[in-house]
Amino acid sequence: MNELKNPFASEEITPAFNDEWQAKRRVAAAVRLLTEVLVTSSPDTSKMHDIAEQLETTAADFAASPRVYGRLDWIRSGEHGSYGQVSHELNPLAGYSNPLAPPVTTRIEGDVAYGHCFCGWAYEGPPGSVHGGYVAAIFDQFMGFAQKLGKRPGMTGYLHVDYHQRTPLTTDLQLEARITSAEGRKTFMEGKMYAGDALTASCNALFVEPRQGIYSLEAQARPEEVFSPPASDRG
Ligand SMILES: CCCCCCCCCCCC(=O)SCCNC(=O)CCNC(=O)[C@H](O)C(C)(C)COP(=O)(O)OP(=O)(O)OC[C@H]1O[C@@H](n2cnc3c(N)ncnc32)[C@H](O)[C@@H]1OP(=O)(O)O
Repeated sequence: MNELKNPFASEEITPAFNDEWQAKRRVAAAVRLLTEVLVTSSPDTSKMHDIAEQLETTAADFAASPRVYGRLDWIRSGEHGSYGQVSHELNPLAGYSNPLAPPVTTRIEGDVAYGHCFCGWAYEGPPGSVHGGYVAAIFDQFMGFAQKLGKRPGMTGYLHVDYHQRTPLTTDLQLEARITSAEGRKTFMEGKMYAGDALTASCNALFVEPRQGIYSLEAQARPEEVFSPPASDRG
C-alpha cells in the first residue's frame, strides 16, 4: 500500500507531497505564529490598524490566485496530490497546511496509537489551560486516526470525554489510544491525554463504519485517486 495515500497514515511519517504544500506549510506556520502573537501582545492601537491593513492586502493578494473549495476539488485537477495527501495537509486538527490545526500528530506502535500536540495561548479556556472543546476535538481527531489499529474505520458515533484535571497550555501533550472491542461495523476505543505524568483527560469513543465503507466518502473523487486499502485491512 502507498502509505502517503492512506488518509489514516501517521502525520509524523508523512512529508509534504510537493513544493506547493511545503510552501503552504510555511505560510500556515507563519499564520499560527501571528495568531499566537495576536493573543499575547498589545501594540498601540494605530499600529494594530496598520498591521490589519497589511494583512488585508496580503489576504487579497493570496485570494487573487485560483480558489479551490473542498478536498474533492483539490484532487480533481490531479496536480495537488491524492485525497489522503490533501487530507493530511488540510485537516483542521492535524493538517500542517491548515493554521487552525495545532497540529495533532499520530503514530502506531503495535496495538497502541500514540500522538502528541502542543496548544499555545490561542487555545486558552480556563486560565492557563486548554479549552475543553479543543480537548474533545483533539481526541476526536486522534481517535479517528487511531482507528488504523482496527479493520473497519468509520465516523465518530459518540465521543465521551472525562476531564480529570486542567490540561496545561504550552506543554507537550501526549496521547494514546487502544481499541477495546469491535463488533461488526462498530469499533469501541479508549483514549488518554497526558501532560507529563498527569492524566488530564480520557475518552471512550464509538466509531461506526458507514454501510458502504469509509472509503465510499472519497468515491466521488477521480477513481485513480481513490485510496483502496489492502484486502487484509478490510476485515
Ligand atoms: C475517506 C477516509 C476519511 C478518513 C478521515 C480520517 C478520520 C478522521 C475522523 C475524525 C472523526 C470525525 O470528525 S467524524 C465526523 C463526526 N461524526 C459524524 O459526522 C458522524 C455522523 N453520523 C453518521 O454519519 C452516522 O450516524 C454513522 C455513520 C455514525 C452511523 O450511521 P449508520 O451506518 O446508518 O448507523 P446505524 O446502521 O444506525 O448503526 C450501526 C450500529 O451502530 C450503532 N450506533 C450508531 N450510532 C450510535 C451512537 N451514537 N451511539 C451508540 N450506538 C450507535 C447502532 O446502534 C448500530 O448498532 P447495532 O444495531 O448494529 O448493534
